[in-house]
Amino acid sequence: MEEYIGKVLISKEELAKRVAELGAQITRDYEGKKLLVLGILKGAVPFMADLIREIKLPLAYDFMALSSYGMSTKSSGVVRILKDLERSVDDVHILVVEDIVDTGLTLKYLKENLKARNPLSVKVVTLLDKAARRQVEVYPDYNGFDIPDEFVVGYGLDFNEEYRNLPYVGVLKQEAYEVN
Ligand SMILES: O=P(O)(O)OC[C@H]1O[C@H](OP(=O)(O)OP(=O)(O)O)[C@H](O)[C@@H]1O
Ligand code: HPA
Ligand SMILES: [Mg+2]
Repeated sequence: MEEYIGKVLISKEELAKRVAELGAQITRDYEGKKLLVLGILKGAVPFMADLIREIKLPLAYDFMALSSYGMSTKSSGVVRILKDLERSVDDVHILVVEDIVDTGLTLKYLKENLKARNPLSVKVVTLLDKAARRQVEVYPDYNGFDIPDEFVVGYGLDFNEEYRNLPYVGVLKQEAYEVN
């Protein structure tokens, strides 16, 4: 698997350090608030698993699964809910956990959808922000790393469902696209 990684963009150690910092900041900001951490499947799973253990507060967590409509592209902006929340959210502060904000279309749809359910608040933490590709105005409230316009994999991020289990974030070599 790792023969296809061209370079490591963010090491395991850098990830752990930044996740701890984000957890500490979120702990300060949500003190005394009823918090629901909402992971977006599947990419956010490793980040969320590490992040929740750095949030030193009582919290609940749940997941949603979203899919862009159609086969090839997210850029339609049409997103379907494949798995929804298990309960109503009108008494909680929602913190959405994403692995990456790229075009922003997924997050824009999700924020509007969640706000319509009248939670106490909706904020977003993303591990990675690829702002150069943004198509709509949407900003994460907490961001782990700004990254350049390169396709990244690892720590939850996939190419054709693979590479999610790498412990770091890396960039694929050209050959990886040719064999898949
Ligand atoms: O800003 P955008 O251009 O909308 O892209 C970001 C979204 O794309 C990825 O999800 P994907 O649909 O690949 O699902 P996955 O998490 O299961 O890999 C990622 O996890 C974000 O949810
Ligand atoms: O760079 C990326 N890598 C993996 N999945 C993604 N989804 C949006 N951007 C990316
Ligand atoms: Mg994906």
